Amino acid sequence: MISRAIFPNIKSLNNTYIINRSLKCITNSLYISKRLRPYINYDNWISLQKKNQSSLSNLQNIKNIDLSKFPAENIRNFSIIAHVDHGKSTLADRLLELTGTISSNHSHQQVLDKLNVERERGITTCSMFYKYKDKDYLLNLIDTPGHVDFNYEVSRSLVACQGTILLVDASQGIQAQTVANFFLAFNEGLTIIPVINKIDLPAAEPDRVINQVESTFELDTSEISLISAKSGLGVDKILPSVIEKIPPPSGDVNKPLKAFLFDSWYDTYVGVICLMEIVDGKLQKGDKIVSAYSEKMYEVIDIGIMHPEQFTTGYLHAGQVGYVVCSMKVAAEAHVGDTFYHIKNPVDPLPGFEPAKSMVFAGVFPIDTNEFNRLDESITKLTLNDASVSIQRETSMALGQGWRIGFLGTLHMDVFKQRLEEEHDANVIITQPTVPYKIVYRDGTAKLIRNPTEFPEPMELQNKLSELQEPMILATIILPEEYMGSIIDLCGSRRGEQIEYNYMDESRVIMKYSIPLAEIVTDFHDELKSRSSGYASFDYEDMGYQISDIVKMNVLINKKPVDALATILHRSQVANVGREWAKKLSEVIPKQLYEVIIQTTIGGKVIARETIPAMRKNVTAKCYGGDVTRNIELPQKAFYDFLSKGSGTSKKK
Ligand SMILES: Nc1nc2c(ncn2[C@@H]2O[C@H](COP(=O)(O)OP(=O)(O)OP(=O)(O)O)[C@@H](O)[C@H]2O)c(=O)[nH]1
Repeated sequence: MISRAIFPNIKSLNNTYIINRSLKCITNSLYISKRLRPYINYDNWISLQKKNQSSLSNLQNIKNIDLSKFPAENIRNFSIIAHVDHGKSTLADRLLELTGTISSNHSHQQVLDKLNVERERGITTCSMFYKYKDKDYLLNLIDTPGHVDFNYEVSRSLVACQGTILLVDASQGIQAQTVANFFLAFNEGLTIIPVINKIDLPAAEPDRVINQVESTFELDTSEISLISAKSGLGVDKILPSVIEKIPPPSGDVNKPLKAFLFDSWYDTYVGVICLMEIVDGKLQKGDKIVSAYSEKMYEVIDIGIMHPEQFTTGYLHAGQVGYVVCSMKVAAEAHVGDTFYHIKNPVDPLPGFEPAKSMVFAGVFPIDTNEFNRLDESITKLTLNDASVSIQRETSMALGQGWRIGFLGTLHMDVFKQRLEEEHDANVIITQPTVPYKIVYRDGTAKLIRNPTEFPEPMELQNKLSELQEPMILATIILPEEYMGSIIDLCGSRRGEQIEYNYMDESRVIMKYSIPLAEIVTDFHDELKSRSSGYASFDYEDMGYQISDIVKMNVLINKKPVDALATILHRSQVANVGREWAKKLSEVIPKQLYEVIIQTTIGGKVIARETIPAMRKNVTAKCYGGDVTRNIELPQKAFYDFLSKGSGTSKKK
């Protein structure tokens, strides 16, 4: 699949850096799934392409292409949605090859595949030219990120399409992300074309999967395509069905400009590059446009299509999708879902826009405090293009200077950590992830708590508190029936409430649970996989806030609270977690010359206590006068051991 770098920009807002939305690809170059090439039966595939030669407008011809020859009725904007690994990238490659947009010869194998994890979530658009029944078509394939953390981005890129290919693996059948993506597309009113992939696999059960598609989505499967994206089998049927089934965009070129931004990235040479769908009107080089969200004005410097890289056309008109380089200096100003209009012709923005929302927060601290400045530079660079990360400086008594970073979800956080370590050679401590809790006061005001240290002690809330709330998610879990018991136990232990369950076929079950977000940000996914031998799939969507009996637990070492270890828990978890943490800390803190007392407390009430006896009984202890309140230097290593191995699994009841 093609992929592209997004190097974020930073906007300083008081002391907070809000980094613009959209963690996507890291490479700024063409990526073609090299891992697939050796398996393709090239003879068949190339002969299939040759058959299509007459219908191709290949790269050489693009110089003669005049976009004005593509009115809306000759345009189709579509995407491919699928569960992870069901073959989305492979199919996209085949379609690009089939239309001559990329060549299928082996020279494309040398690919800049710098960072796998990053590549996975690129939103990439590519325009293809295709002749069908003697008519030339402009087909815009809009790729979507493949992970639950990026649901908002997926939904916005779907808005730029009129239809989508719902790709399902013939051996695995419908999985949780298939369901989540289906509903995102369904809610946007898109035409959905189901396609069954991997029919070459010995374990393929296309009939069974067709039944699942019918019963789960009530889609018409009478003309369903059965394909092998790997060998190319059946792929030539896809584009004709895209043209016949998906409606053309309905925009009007004579109306005032309405341009919809669904992706952006930062290019060191030209600045911010936006991907936009021109919903109505026409946009051309030199035009002055305004963001409906920020009301900032920009001048269009370059405009064109992605084919697969930027190809300047000088304009785009209603229904077309392409890139726009304007005088936008920082990617933080490119808000996914924003609408742009001509400066003299304001229009109503398209609905559904939401500013970036971090849902998982963690403290990041250098292990070696001398590394702070270097790490600060690395974090700034890394987040330059990531609008969905929020950063705030944080000072911890225990861990020194660091940052409080907000992510879209845990995968997003893992990617960030991995990049920091791999690309910037950083050694960091990342504190236990936490979610934003809400305090609603009696006077009607509300405060979001993103860091447990900000959570008021019970005394401070007296006579002021109306209610405490925590963020909830609606989880979709699909699994073979035999694992149901174990997964129901798991969801129960994470304060989950079953909303419904249904059989998708005689042996597979789809369950819906409402679960507090805090319960899935640590090890829920790993636990789900291990309890179901890898067969359960999981996806979730935001369910807003719900009243909850949450409390802040402090950890005291020799009576002094350790700020970096404060955590917010549901009251039902306090006894267990309190005991567990005290015990684990007593295992990772080395013996001192004096006694070390570890306590976990809630509002001054001790939940658990552990004592690490002094190293040896000698006069030294006496010299210190047995002062248990003395401040011990908790070694960084102890923190590291505790935070990286210790606290993650501890929220289980
Ligand atoms: N046998 C077989 N394997 C396939 C087929 N299509 C894709 N694959 C394999 O399935 C794996 C995943 O394919 P991708 O195209 O990367 O899937 P994806 O949906 O883009 O995955 P993500 O990018 O991780 O979301 C790769 O190992 C492919 O070689 C197919 O038709 N038959």
